[in-house]
Amino acid sequence: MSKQIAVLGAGSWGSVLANVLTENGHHVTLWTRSAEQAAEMNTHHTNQKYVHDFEYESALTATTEMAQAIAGADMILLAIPTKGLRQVAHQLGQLLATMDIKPVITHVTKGLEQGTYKRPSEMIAEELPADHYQGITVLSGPSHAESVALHDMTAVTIAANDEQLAKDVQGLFMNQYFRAYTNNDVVGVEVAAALKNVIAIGSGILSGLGYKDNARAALITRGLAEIRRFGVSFGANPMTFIGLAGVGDLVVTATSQNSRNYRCGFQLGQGQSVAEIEANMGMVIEGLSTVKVAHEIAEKRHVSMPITDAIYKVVYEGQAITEVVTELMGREGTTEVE
Ligand SMILES: NC(=O)C1=CN([C@@H]2O[C@H](COP(=O)(O)OP(=O)(O)OC[C@H]3O[C@@H](n4cnc5c(N)ncnc54)[C@H](OP(=O)(O)O)[C@@H]3O)[C@@H](O)[C@H]2O)C=CC1
Ligand SMILES: O=C(CO)COP(=O)(O)O
Repeated sequence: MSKQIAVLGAGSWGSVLANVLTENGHHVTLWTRSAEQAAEMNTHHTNQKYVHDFEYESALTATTEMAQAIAGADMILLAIPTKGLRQVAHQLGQLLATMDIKPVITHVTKGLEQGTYKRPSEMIAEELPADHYQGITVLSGPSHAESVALHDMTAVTIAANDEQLAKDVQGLFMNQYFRAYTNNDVVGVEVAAALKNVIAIGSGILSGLGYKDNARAALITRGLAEIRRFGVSFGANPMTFIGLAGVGDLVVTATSQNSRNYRCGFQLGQGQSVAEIEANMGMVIEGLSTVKVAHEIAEKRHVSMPITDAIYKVVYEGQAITEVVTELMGREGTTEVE
């Protein structure tokens, strides 16, 4: 059945997911803070700043008025990077409190909040009035926007504490090229989503330095081990980390030129500075801030995360990459399976 959906955030992922939902026959309104971007979408059905040379469904409309976007919404999809999420959720919360709707909230944010160490669903829950939405679901997994736009076969996870809510959202997204599974481990899915970006930066660094397949496979495997350790320390289900939100997303992000985090790492490995890379990317590189949060949390909770710590030293302490790699490989021998 056709639903009314608002997508908040018209970057690469928000705009492409809005297109998937429109293709699936839903009435979708995309909210952006940029009047030019809204006009471009409504007139030319393009979003050149974020997704080049792609024509969106003509039925997809955009607006800069959030109240207009969410009017009558059955689902509101938040597609905002971690840094802006609380602000947008706050704005949404104020509107929801005055409107006669009770939508499902879904988010796709892959990060952890600086300072508070909160996961995206926790930030959203803090900003929305409790009785004005049905619940929060998380869409995650190996899914580059550029590939989804081209209808590459894609499988994602929809996580929620409430199984029926996850099933409802699953039904909105499923089609011939986009397959969604449900998962009740919100903590595991959000932790995996945030931390894979850090390991993807590490994978890019190794490629930028000229390391090959063995190095990448070792980094991905040991990176997954520390992501799992981190997640399990928060009560996550270890099985989540061998699923789509875990190993699936880690593989796609740590091996693809489509990944902003991998590309950032590659350029670091080639000698560029973080400031230069961020200035040229024009899109969010979530792993750069997540590495700081993850490093701080791991230190407080005594979770061993040698790869994350190494990337932290490169990004925040300016330590020479080659020195960091030598330190990582020179650690005392240990067992693989804990
Ligand atoms: N791109 C992808 O393939 C995937 C991305 N994700 C995750 O989805 C989230 C969004 O990423 P993505 O779409 O790629 O990011 P982009 O950098 O492509 O776009 C970010 C969007 O968020 C908007 N935005 C940022 N801050 C604010 C704010 N304070 N208020 C209003 N709008 C804001 C930007 O608006 P403006 O243009 O005005 O700055 C822009 O529309 C990230 O957490 C990312 O990790 C998850 C899976 C796949
Ligand atoms: O999360 C993603 C793919 O699943 C996107 O990764 P990047 O942000 O590194 O491009």
